Amino acid sequence: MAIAFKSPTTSFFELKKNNLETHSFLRFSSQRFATPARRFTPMAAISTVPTVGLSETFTRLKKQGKVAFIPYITAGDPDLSTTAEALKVLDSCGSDIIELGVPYSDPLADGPVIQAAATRSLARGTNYNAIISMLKEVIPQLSSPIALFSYYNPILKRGVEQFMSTIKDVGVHGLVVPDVPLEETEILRREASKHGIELVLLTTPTTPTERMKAIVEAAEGFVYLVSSIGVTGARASVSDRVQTLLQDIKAATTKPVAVGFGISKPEHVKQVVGWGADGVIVGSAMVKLLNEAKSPEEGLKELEVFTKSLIAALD
Ligand SMILES: O=P(O)(O)OC[C@@H](O)[C@@H](O)c1c[nH]c2ccccc12
Repeated sequence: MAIAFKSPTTSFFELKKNNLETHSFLRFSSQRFATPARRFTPMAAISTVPTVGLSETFTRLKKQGKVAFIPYITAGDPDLSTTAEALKVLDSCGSDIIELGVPYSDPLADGPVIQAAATRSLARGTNYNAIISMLKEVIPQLSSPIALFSYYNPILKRGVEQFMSTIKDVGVHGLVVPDVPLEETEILRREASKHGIELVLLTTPTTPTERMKAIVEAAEGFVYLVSSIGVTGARASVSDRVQTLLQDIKAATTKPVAVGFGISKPEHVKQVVGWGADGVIVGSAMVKLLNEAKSPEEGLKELEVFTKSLIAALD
């Protein structure tokens, strides 16, 4: 039953589930306009601001000497209208890119928190079309770009071209697909680039150097550095190996590098920023908070406070 998100290969990592071994990796993107203070942009001011993609977001932040804050939530948990509100809250708090997960029945790279979120969401009847309709309405109200996160199967089911064209039409900027080995990303990359979608790729602590170089070469938007072996989920501390991994990646590319997996506290954020990351990704801690709140309204309030505390740790 144990799933070890072991190492990346391609824009990816190796996953082991029972005896099943899957290569995976992925990623996404987007951007938003800087306000002088960047954080805590009033929502009313946001809707008229054109959203830009992931790479451009990082370019802007770099010029400002800032690090990107990238929260992840699962679509449809607890329900899609709360997801819509959560996207607005994350945006107005000053997130720079938002990663939105499409729920899937066999999320191999996910730990218990995100797996359970996907199960709840699917049990409620969340489906791709409903997520797309929600995004069509909400994305114009956001200044941060959306990077959609999806396992490969839901993409294949729609057809890669159709999928890219639909997500582009509703304003998605980036895509993270964790279970496609680099060698098999050709079609995804071609269709993504045809539709102006940035395909984020992942590298892990066990990715061999030559493979890491191939991944960073192909990555768009940013390089996703998975901080530790295993699956998603909050951890007590962030491995200090991340510092060396960041140095190795930065020796191979000038593309921005965002670190995710296990980051759940302001101290973790400070540590990763101190090691030179260009972005910090926080998923399970956000998902857990929304799920454990007494009501969706309460969850949104807690999400705001938590997000602000993590963003404050970036400076
Ligand atoms: O949940 P964490 O440990 O904070 O990690 C980020 C993560 O949630 C998000 O990027 C993500 C969700 N599911 C994934 C699967 C693979 C890689 C990354 C992800």
